[in-house]
Amino acid sequence: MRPVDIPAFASSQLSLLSSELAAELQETGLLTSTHAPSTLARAGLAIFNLSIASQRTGLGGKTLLELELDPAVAGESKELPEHGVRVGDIVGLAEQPKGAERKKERKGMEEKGVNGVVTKVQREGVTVALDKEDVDVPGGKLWLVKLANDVTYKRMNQMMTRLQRMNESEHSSLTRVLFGQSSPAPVSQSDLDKPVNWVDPSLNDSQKDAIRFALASREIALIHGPPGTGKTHTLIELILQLLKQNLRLLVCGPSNISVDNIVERLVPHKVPMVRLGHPARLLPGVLNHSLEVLTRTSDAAALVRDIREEMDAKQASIRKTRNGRERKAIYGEMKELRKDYKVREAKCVDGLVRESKVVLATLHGAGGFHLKNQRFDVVIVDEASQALEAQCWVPLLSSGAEKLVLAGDHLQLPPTIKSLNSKAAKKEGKETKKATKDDDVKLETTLFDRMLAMHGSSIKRMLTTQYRMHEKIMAFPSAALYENKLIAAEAVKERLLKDLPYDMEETEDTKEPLVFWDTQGGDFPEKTDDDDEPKSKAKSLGESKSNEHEAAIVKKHVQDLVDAGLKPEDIAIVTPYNGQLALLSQTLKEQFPGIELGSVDGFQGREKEAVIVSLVRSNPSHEVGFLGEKRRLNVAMTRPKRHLCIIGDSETVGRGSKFLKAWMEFLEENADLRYPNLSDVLAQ
Ligand SMILES: Nc1ncnc2c1ncn2[C@@H]1O[C@H](COP(=O)(O)OP(=O)(O)OP(=O)(O)O)[C@@H](O)[C@H]1O
Repeated sequence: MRPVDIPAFASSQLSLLSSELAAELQETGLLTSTHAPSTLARAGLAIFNLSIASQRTGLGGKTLLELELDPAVAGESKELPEHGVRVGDIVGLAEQPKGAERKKERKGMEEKGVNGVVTKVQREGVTVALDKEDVDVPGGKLWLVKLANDVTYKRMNQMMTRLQRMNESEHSSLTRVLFGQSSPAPVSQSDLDKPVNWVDPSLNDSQKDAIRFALASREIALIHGPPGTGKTHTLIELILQLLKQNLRLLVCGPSNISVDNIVERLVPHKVPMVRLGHPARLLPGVLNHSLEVLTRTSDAAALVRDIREEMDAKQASIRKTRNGRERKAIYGEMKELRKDYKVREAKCVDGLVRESKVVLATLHGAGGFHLKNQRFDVVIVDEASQALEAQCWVPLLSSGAEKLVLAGDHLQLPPTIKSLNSKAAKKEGKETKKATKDDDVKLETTLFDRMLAMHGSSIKRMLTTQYRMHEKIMAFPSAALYENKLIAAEAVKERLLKDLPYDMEETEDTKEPLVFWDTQGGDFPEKTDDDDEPKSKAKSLGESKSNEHEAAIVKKHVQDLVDAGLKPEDIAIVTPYNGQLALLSQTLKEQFPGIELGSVDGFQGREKEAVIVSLVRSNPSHEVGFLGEKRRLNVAMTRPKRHLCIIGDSETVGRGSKFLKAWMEFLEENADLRYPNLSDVLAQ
């Protein structure tokens, strides 16, 4: 074990984070400053024709604007056009450019616009929490544009700078273990054998082992959860057992949904817990535990409530006032109220957090002011292989915890790295090999990966029974990636589409868990999106691969499944290429409402009864690009429960890597093989 120099590690992280931020700024910054507003809207990065539906005060005294389509343009459907604005995005909001202006480069957003964070996205509206207090909210018809987000970077930078500047004497024993300056304390057999009074006795043996191990470890434990093996299920029991030992826990995940998933499952156990984070980003089922909701509803919150109401009333009056002097006066009063509000709110919040034995937040959210001066015994991170290491240091440094449990699967996709992908886009897949050649500090190396490489598998326990896939679907990933250790639970191992609890016909598809449409022979060539068009600005937004003939097979297969009785909402189509996704969405969404289409990356963590994977690549030079990443294919092939249909060219794909060759061979031997006839497919 080679100890890591902590300040050097932190400085490498800082410089990697700054190039990552630069890549992100280049991507989004380039889009927003050089593209015309109408181009941005077409790319889903801007929304036009909005107006303010309501305005109120949120946590921290922030102004929340609810935006909807302006009634003058909304027509019957009040739905917003398709867009890519998501909760957590940083956006600018300004008065809309008129007619021809929209086709020119954008102006006005910098001078007159206000910035904020999206806190809610619905079909008919978007809510934005404004960054600055007392800003003049723009009036009339508005447009909103997505801006580069540097908030999470700022927090990661803060943490890495703290780590860089710490004296050795300030390093906790956990920190020393995490940098290989000491070894984790060995876990004794007697500790592992200690009797545990299980809250859920139906846990399987590998789950119980993992919990025993995590309870017995002094500094660090990794819980490796391959797809569908009940990783979160296991964490819930672990949390309940740690609480029995009277320990205080900070539980985090990289995304809001990963955290909410845990809160929802803890609710029935009546755990004294609080969930940090803006309620608009939380699932409805966890709202009763949201810190903000509690600051509104608990007894201690009455004082805060009064003042919030007063502020909301003032805010409403600002919107009605056209007179500049009057507005100024109201802003003055608001400022005073806000000061008072913040003091009362901080007191209330501090009390609520202090009473909680379990605090839950996103990794980033664990760095907020609410946790200042709060101490925890254990940090638990779910979906840890989806998080940057610097993100994991946010709860580690803000909690003072001496023990860390990471749950994840390093064989599924790691967090997206833009500074890597921008090169990758050009080099189509060779990036991964290149990036892992030497063992310097890298952004894509997660804390989970690094711990495994540093301390070996003795700090890890793997969950082995999976509750999702038919055993034939599970067989290849188990053999190729999980040392053949996966076992399909009795309830799922032979489940087929024809056994679904609704009216299903038995057909060659519904009684078959694994289908492979092999398009070899060159009749199903891929296409680069701008192959036959000059490169325009708009095109460069989404350059990607597609395969029209493969899309036709997807359509045929979906039609056959639906004809057999399968509901479109039980079908998902995944593909690694955005170009293919766009092509498929056009054709399929209208014809099969409810069907889900997504990129492989966007589908991680999800499951469906039937999944169709379109591999796209088919070319004489056998280039496989993105498919060279086996973690991406692992995610694609482990989403289905009862039926997996792969569509691809075995000749091209099979030459891409050892893993791909083995997969194609496996499919040829084990799947229901089909060779499409081009004229039949096109006649569809
Ligand atoms: N011991 C068990 N007995 C029966 N069912 C179980 C058991 N453990 C987990 N499951 C079921 O397996 C499914 C997957 O569990 P869970 O959502 O916890 O998995 P996960 O590993 O977090 O998911 P992912 O694969 O997305 O990471 C759930 O439906 C859960 O109820």
